[in-house]
Order: sequence, then structure tokens, then C-alpha cells
Amino acid sequence: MLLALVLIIFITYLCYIMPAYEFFTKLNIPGPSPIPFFGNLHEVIKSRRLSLTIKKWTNKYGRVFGYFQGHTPILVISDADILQNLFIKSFSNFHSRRTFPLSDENTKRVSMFLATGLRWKRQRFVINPTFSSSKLKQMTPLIHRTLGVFMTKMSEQCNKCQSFDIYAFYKRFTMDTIWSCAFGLDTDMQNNINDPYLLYSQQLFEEKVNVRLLVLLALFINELNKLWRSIDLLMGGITYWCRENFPITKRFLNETPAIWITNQTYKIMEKCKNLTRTGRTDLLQLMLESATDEEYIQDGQSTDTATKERGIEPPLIRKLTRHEIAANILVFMIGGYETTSTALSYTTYALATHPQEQQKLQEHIDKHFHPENDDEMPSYDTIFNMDYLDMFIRETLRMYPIAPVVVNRQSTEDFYISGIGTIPAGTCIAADMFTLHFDADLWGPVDPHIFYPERFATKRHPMAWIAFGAGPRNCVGMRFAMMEIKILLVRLLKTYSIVDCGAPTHKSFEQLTETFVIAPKQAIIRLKRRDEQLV
Ligand code: HEM
Repeated sequence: MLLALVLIIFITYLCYIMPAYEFFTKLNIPGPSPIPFFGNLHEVIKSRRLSLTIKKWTNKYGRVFGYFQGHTPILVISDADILQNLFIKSFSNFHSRRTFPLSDENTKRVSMFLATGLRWKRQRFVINPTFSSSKLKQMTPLIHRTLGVFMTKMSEQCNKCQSFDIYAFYKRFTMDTIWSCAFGLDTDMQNNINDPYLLYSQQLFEEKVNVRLLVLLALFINELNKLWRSIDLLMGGITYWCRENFPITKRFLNETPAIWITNQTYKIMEKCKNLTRTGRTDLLQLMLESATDEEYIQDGQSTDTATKERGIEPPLIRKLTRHEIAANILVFMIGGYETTSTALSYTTYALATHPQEQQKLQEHIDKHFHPENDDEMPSYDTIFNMDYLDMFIRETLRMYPIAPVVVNRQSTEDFYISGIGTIPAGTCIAADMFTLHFDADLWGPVDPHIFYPERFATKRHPMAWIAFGAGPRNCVGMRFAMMEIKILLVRLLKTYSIVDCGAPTHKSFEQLTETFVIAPKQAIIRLKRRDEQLV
């Protein structure tokens, strides 16, 4: 009886969503044929690589095509001019990113990553200056402190004369660095791998990528998003209540890592409020300078009647609520940990497998520093004037993009694409990063499949390289990430060479896993001191 009822509901639902699959046919846009309910996700599940499946579809259907996630249409574009128009020139209509399943951009605890419209604009307006050159300059001593620990670890590994997984060390280094630079908290995860901050942060990432039943329901039956979200919140609330009131339940009911970290954020914010200014520059301190006690900011509400009458958008206010600060700190942590450590492991792989380029980079570093002086700390200005270092990292991220799936936009108005037609408001547009990054017309004359950092010496199309996204909504942490990667590489390569260990080095990079981030399992290499004779 129950089964029959479920079946009837399911069939009724299928009939309800079937017209959605005509979206691209009506617009005359090609694409793979969807199957009811799944859309085209079955092909992605089979290949386990969304970005490569998209690239394969681009090869088959062209630079503008459509596919379905469940019954949600996604328009994929790899034409650099069209993308430039949408991401940069027409940004006022394309300021939103597709909302994640179970997320709600209207709650009071919304981060910049998920916020839309004026809420996003205000947050970005406040947060952009916290990543300015002068602020980053003030953060370099914090990075050097965590890097000092990392270098000691590298010395120990080098003395063992064995291959090892440097990715694990990068993860702890980036975690220590982001906690220090974002929270102003001097953690020591590189020495204490049982540090609760490290454990919860790692769990958070694992939890984020775990495909939970509720996430799947929200993805496939998005009409009931509010219901799935309420169930999710209710479950979180019940778990929290049980743990607080019946300590015995702590044994089998795990605290959600996001809730644990957010709670820490509130505690740290409270502590900061009671302290006199420490003079320390971390992202939390900088955001607290704009903190307000309001629970919720009603964006776009002008008190000035003249402005209201003329329909002018009121000026942005430089304010963040405590909930927004907590949400952003969490996003910085997620953004700053996995992405940067993964970028470092790809750079390491590129160095190990391209010894000539590694030597060129070391000579470039030697020109700026004295290799015999280990303690010399590269300054922010010196680092940012090192052009080959910059090109080396950009080339690595061109060939090994880390987070292609997040580079998407949702339109607020209907929009016209020349040669294609009018696309309805609300359509999700995804940029095909792999096709752009390997496009011979955008990257020639040297074959884009060859690792060749010097190709960045030539000015390219603004949408040719989108490793950090594009336009006003690109990655806010890009300069911070580049600074961290550059400082680490300079200090590492001043002393060591990275050695390819053959099959163990190559294997991990041939089998990448793709979730929110595309990452290898490990990065196995060996270190050799440069002042030793190479054998
Ligand atoms: C190598 C390291 C990193 C890579 C490859 C990366 C990549 C990206 C990409 C592709 C986007 C989407 C941009 C778009 O839609 O146009 C993004 C957004 C974002 N990233 Fe990063 N990221 C990195 C490091 C960081 C760091 C270190 C932080 C913070 C400390 C950070 C914070 C953010 C935030 C907050 C957004 C959302 C910006 C907005 O919506 O306005 N990222 N990142």
C-alpha cells in the first residue's frame, strides 16, 4: 500500500518535471539527452569527473551547450568572448552564483560565497580591503612563523633520505596559516596532528564532500528545498540539544564540525571584543572593525526619501553583522585550506616532473636571494616582483585547475547571446574551465598540453585563465593564496630540490578525485639539499 503510494507520488512528480527537459530543445541549444529525474548526472557519476565530462560534451556539442543536473538546466559556455560579456561586462545581471543544495542566501548567517544581490555587494565591499596589498604585507610575518615550522619538518624529512607525502604537510601548514591569518589564533597543527582545530577542520571538509541523502534530495527535488533545509536544521538542533543536556550522547552523536567551528568563532569574537587592540592584522580583526550589533541588515533600504523617490540604489554601508563575520571566517577556512594546499601539491608535481623548469625557477630565486642564507625572509615586495615565479604558478593552475565547478553565475534578467538567442532569467551558466585552459587559439603557439610558464609573458584573453574565477565576483582570497604559495616556494627551493620518485610520484596525479576541489590523494616526492651533489 505504502509502496503504491510512493510510486504514485513519484510518477506524478515525474509528469510535473518532464516539461523542464524541453528547456534547451525549445532554445535550439544542443546537448546530451537527459533521462527523467537524473538529467545527465548518471554520466557524471559514471566518469566521477564532472569537469572532464563537461569538456567531453563541449568537444561533441560545441562552445555553447546545455545539460541537466536532475531537472535543472545548466548552460555551459567555453566561448571566451561570450563569457567575458556575461562575467565582466554585464556583471550587474550576473552577480549571483548558483545556490548550493540546502543553503539559504536569506538567513542571517550567510557568507559572501553564498550571498546574492546587495547582501553580497555589501559584504564584498567590506571584505575586499582586508585583502589589500598593505594588509597582506602586514600578514607576511604570520605566514613566516608557520612556514618556519614547515621548514623544520622538511629538514627532518630530507634527513631521512626517503620519499614522503608532502601534501599532508602542506595541509597542516595551510591550516595553521589560515587559522593564524583569519582568526589571529596561533595554532600548532604541524606539530600536533591531534589538535581539535585540525581534526574538526578536516572533518568539515570531509563532511562537505560527503554526498548526504538530504543533499541529493535537495539536488533532485529542489522544489522542496525549504523542507530539506528545515529537516537538516532540525537534525542539527536535536543533536546539539542532546549533547548539551545528556552528555552520554556525546559518545555516539558527533558534533557537526561546522557548528563546532562556528561556535569557536563566536567565542573568539567575544574575546576580541574584550581585548584592547593588539595591533595584529588578521582577517577577523579587520572584519570586526566593521562589526555591528544588529542581528540582520536590511540591504537596499534607504532612509533618504529623495533617494527612494528617484529609485537610486542607496550607497553601501560598511557593516557586517556578527553572524556574517562568523559565516565568512568559516568560508575563509574552507577556501584557504584545501585549495591552497592542493595548489602547492600540483606545483610540487610540476617541479618534480620538469627538472629544467625547476632549475630555471631556482636560478630566478637565487637572483633575488642568497641561497646560502636560509634565514633570509622574502619580503612581500620582492616576492611580487618575481615574474617567473608568478608565471610558474599560473601555468600550474592552468594545467591543473582546482575548483572549476564553482565558476558559475545565475542571471537576474533575460539575456541575449548573439547567434544563440534569448536565455531566460535565472538560468545557471557554467564556464568550462578545462576547455578554456587548453584552448590552442587562446594559448598558442606552444601546445597548451606542454608545461611552458613563459606563455604567460604574452597578454592573453581576460577569460583564458580563470583558475580563480573572473570579474568582480572572482576569488577574494586570490592574492592571499598567491602570496602564501610564493613565499613557501621561495623558502623551499632556496634550500631544496624536489626529486621525482617515478611511479609513486606519478600515480597519485594520474588518478585525481573531483568533488568541490580536484585533488590528488598524495604528493609523493623526495627532497634533496641543493648544496649536496645530485646523485
Ligand atoms: C589556490 C587557491 C585558491 C583557488 C584556486 C580558489 C579558487 C576560487 C574560485 C574558482 C572561486 C570562484 C570565483 C568565481 O566564481 O568567479 C573562488 C571564490 C572564493 N574564494 Fe577562493 N580560491 C583559492 C583560495 C582562497 C583563499 C585563500 C580564500 C580565503 C582566505 C578564498 C576565499 C574565497 C571566497 C570567499 C570566494 C567567494 C567570493 C565571492 O563570492 O565574492 N579562496 N575561489
